[in-house]
Amino acid sequence: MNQACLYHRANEVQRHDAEEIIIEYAKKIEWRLDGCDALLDVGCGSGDVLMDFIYPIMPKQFERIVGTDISDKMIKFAKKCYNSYPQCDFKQLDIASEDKLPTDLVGAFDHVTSFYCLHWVQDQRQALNNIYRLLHTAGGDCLLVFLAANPIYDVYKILSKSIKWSFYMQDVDSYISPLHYSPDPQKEFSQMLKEAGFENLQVELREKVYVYEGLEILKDNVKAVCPFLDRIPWSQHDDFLEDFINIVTNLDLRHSDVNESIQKFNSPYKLLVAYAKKPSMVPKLMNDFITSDRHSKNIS
Ligand SMILES: C[S@@+](CC[C@H](N)C(=O)[O-])C[C@H]1O[C@@H](n2cnc3c(N)ncnc32)[C@H](O)[C@@H]1O
Ligand SMILES: CC(C)=CCC/C(C)=C/CC/C(C)=C/C(=O)O
Repeated sequence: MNQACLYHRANEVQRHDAEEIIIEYAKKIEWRLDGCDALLDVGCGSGDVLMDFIYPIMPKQFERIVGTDISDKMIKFAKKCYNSYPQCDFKQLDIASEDKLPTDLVGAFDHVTSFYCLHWVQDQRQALNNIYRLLHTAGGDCLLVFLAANPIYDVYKILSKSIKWSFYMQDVDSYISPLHYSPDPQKEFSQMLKEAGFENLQVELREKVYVYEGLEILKDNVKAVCPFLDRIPWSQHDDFLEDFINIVTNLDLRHSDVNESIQKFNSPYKLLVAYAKKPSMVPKLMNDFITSDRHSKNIS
C-alpha cells in the first residue's frame, strides 16, 4: 500500500481501533520519570494515528518521536503533513529487514509502537528482533496492534483462484496476515515475543465486528489497502471491486437488515494486541541509576 492520500481518507476502522487501545494502554506504558521519552512507531503510514493519538499522550518535554514506514511515499506524505511538529521526524525503514538497522536508531528508544502494520510483515520473527534492538539496552516497552484475521484475506484468496484475476494475484499469500490461519494466534505470537527476548507479556486476541455503512464506504476502504489494484489496469478496477463485493455477499457478510435503504456489510475480524517489555541488559547497580528514570503514568 502506497497511496498515502487514499489511506488518509479511508482509515476509520484503523483509527478507531488505535484510539481505543492507546487510551487503554497509556497508563500501562512505562514512562520515564524525567519525561524525556523517545518513541518509535513502526509502519506509521500517513502518520495521522501517531500524531493524533500518541503525540498527545507523550510527556510534555519528550525527547523525540520517530515515525517509520517501508514506503517512501508514506514517509514523504507524513513529513509534509507534520513538519511543523517539533521533535518529530519520519524515516523510511523496513522493520523486517535482515540488514543492519540504522545506527542512530539502534538502542535509542524507550518505546516502540505499531498499529495495523505487522499483518503486512511475513517474517514477524525478524521484525520482533529488530523492534527489540531499537529499544534501549537499559530496557523499554512495546505496544503492537495488528490483524490476526480478517475476511478480506478470504476474499483475496478466492479472487486469486479466478481466471480473471489470478495473473495479478500470484503472490497473494505474501499479503495475508501470517496468523490468519493460526488456530491460536495469541499463543503463537507470545512464543515469538519470548524468543525475541521480551518479558512481562500481555497478549490479547480481540474478536471484533465492524459494520461498513454503505457499499461505497466498503469499496473506498478496500481501495485504500488492496495491494493488487496497483497492478491491475485502471480501466478494470470497477470490475475487480464488483467481483470483490459479490464474494463478500457469497460469504454471507451482507448485513442482515434488508429493510435498510443502504447496503451494509459486516466485517468480523481478530485484532492482536500485545504489550511487552525488553529487560534491562545493563549491570544491576548501573541499571538502578538509569531506570530510576522510569515509572508507569496513571491516567484516569
Ligand atoms: C495499514 S497501514 C497502518 C498505518 C498506521 N499505523 C495506522 O494505524 O493508520 C500499514 C503500514 O505498514 C507499512 N508497512 C508494511 N510493511 C512494512 C514493513 N516491513 N516495515 C515497515 N512498514 C511496513 C505500510 O507501508 C503501511 O504504511
Ligand atoms: C467485509 C470485508 C471483506 C471487509 C474488508 C474490510 C477491509 C477494508 C479490511 C482491510 C484490512 C486491512 C488489511 C487493513 C489495513 O492494513 O489497514
